[in-house]
Amino acid sequence: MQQPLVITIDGPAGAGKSTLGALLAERLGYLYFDTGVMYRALTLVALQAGLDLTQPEPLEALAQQVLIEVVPPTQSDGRQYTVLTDGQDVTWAIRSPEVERGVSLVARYPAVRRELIRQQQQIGLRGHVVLVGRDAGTVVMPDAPLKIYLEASLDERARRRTQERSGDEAQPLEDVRSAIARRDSLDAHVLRPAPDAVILQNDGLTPEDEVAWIMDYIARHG
Ligand SMILES: Nc1ncnc2c1ncn2[C@@H]1O[C@H](COP(=O)(O)OP(=O)(O)OP(=O)(O)O)[C@@H](O)[C@H]1O
Ligand SMILES: Nc1ccn([C@@H]2O[C@H](COP(=O)(O)O)[C@@H](O)[C@H]2O)c(=O)n1
Repeated sequence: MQQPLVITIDGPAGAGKSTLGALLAERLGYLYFDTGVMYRALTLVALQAGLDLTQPEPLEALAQQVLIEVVPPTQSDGRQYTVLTDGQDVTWAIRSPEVERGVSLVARYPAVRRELIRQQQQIGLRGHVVLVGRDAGTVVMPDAPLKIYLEASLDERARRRTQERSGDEAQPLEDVRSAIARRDSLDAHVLRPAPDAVILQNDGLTPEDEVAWIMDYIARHG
């Protein structure tokens, strides 16, 4: 396989998509774009505006109005990128528990998805991009030459997330596990591998193992 111009990485919450996506993009010199950021940013703006997340129409209108930008990091505080909504830095705010609870509800509305997918496709069509999400390979970029579907067991995903969150953010493993399971269930409507996706189960693998595996896959399918 020639170096694919678009690589998609999909899979459930906490499977390691962002970690792998960023590492792979860096290795290839590609743009890394996490589509989940857009759903999170829209959810945050909706919560800030006091919208009821069970009512689709105002959210659909908001999706058309709000300017969501993802730009290279503007601060050295561990961020992979900076996220702006109408010019305001919301990079860390979109990771809050409130957003985490609401985002999968917002992402279920078809008109919201249509608008955000349209914007994601504009980024994907530029090429030289690793696009990460739930439907990047099935809907956003169905013609991508390399599609990866990342899987990890629920226990492993909960363990990783619990390890990641320490100090003020620490949560019991069982709570983290339930929150991930809830998101899996709400996301089930989009969560499936593309028919031509490569399925990578990563329990017991490191992100570096995965990158090596993918680079080898690209070389072997030349
Ligand atoms: N083999 C692995 N591949 C990727 N991530 C791993 C791996 N092993 C451990 N991790 C860790 O798992 C955690 C979750 O990874 P990450 O945030 O990339 O998941 P995600 O799929 O993007 O999640 P979400 O959909 O919730 O944004 C991170 O702390 C990451 O360092
Ligand atoms: N292509 C996508 C990406 C994300 N979502 C929804 O957003 C939530 C947050 O995504 P993260 O990857 O940042 O965890 C996710 O749980 C989905 O509800 C989506 O629908 N499609």
